[in-house]
Amino acid sequence: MYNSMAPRLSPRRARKYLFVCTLCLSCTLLCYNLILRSHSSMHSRDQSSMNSRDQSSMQQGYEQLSCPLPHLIGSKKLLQKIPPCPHSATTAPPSSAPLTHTVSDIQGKNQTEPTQVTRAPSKPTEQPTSPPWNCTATPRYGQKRLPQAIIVGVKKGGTRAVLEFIRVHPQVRAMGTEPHFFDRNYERGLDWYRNLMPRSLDQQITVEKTPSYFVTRDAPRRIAHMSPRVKLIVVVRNPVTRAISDYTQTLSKKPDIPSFNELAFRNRTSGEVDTAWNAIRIGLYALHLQPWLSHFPISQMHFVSGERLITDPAGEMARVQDFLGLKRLVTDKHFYFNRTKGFPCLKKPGGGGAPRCLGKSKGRTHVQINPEDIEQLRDFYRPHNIKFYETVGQDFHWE
Ligand SMILES: Nc1ncnc2c1ncn2[C@@H]1O[C@H](COP(=O)(O)OS(=O)(=O)O)[C@@H](OP(=O)(O)O)[C@H]1O
Repeated sequence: MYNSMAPRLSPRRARKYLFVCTLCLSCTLLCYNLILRSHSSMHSRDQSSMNSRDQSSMQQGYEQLSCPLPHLIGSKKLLQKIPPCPHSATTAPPSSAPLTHTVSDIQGKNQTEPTQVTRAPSKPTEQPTSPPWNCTATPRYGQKRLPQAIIVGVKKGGTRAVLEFIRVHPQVRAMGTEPHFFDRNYERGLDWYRNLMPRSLDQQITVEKTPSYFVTRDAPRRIAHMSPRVKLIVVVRNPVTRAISDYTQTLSKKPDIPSFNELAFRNRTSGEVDTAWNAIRIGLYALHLQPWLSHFPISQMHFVSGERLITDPAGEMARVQDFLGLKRLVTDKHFYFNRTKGFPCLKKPGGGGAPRCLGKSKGRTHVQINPEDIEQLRDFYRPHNIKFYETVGQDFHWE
């Protein structure tokens, strides 16, 4: 009786109702899923910032970190390659604009000025050899700023060590790669450059290093145009050792290049030095310094001794911190001498863990050079070095 009174659905209509019901149910489930996911990711973000706060309070000298402390980052060696800090914004955005590239090293021989060639767009070069201890500091806060300090040179002087040591300071945010903005990428514009920088808080300073700036003719003017008050750091090293280091690096990439003395001397008998070879030319510090002094007062430049950086890293870094107007928080407590490496390395804050030394390309065994050639090069550089000491008011004792 009841069945006969009930409205009858045609099979087609029933299928239609079934389809609509299933669709509604799916939509409801999807919405729930989305809500739950966003809730859990917010929760995990809160969790990580809480961890960092707890750790920061435990670590003397790191009170200002709002992120996990270095020893929490992982057990990988500090100065070996690890994926870059995700918040450091060190990757270049894609661009179709052609770039100029400075031909250096062996290709620079017989050229008085570095040659400019057009090439495909490039990313900033050289991955940091270390994960910065404060690389996760202020990951989502602060803003990207143009650097207030730049390590402008010199190639093979010890620039990587200075950058890695100074970025231990909680008030320093550093770009790990070399942006090469003022030499190769200038036409990309300041916004491109700023965008590469890590975020920083108001009380932090942003630092980058590109050693080729020191020998780039246009770099001083361009940097002064960006900011006439920017602080400049130059890491200098005995130009003879620097040249051998430079040659050793080139040889490791191109084993077929001529010998060091074939490249260094125009005439072996007369001992005439080939200043067109970049490895030699970069060491003429007094010469390269002149254009900088047309744009910056010498007080705005700080010269780090590459030699003392190895024998007394804490002393050299104390002077760097003073120059940058920072409290001396990077001290001898941060360094230890690694006998296997033969260089000072960074201790992990809090102690323990794996050694944190610069990568294999820093502190390489140099190729053997004939002592007579070395003597001739010393004689060649002597007057240039003296001029450099007089200009900067510092004796680096490169004898
Ligand atoms: N702590 C520590 N560990 C390892 N290496 C150190 C350190 N401090 C200074 N140095 C010296 O840095 C030299 C490399 O200089 P740069 O970093 O300026 O090189 S580069 O221009 O960025 O390629 C590198 O040169 P080579 O010894 O010729 O490899 C080192 O002598």
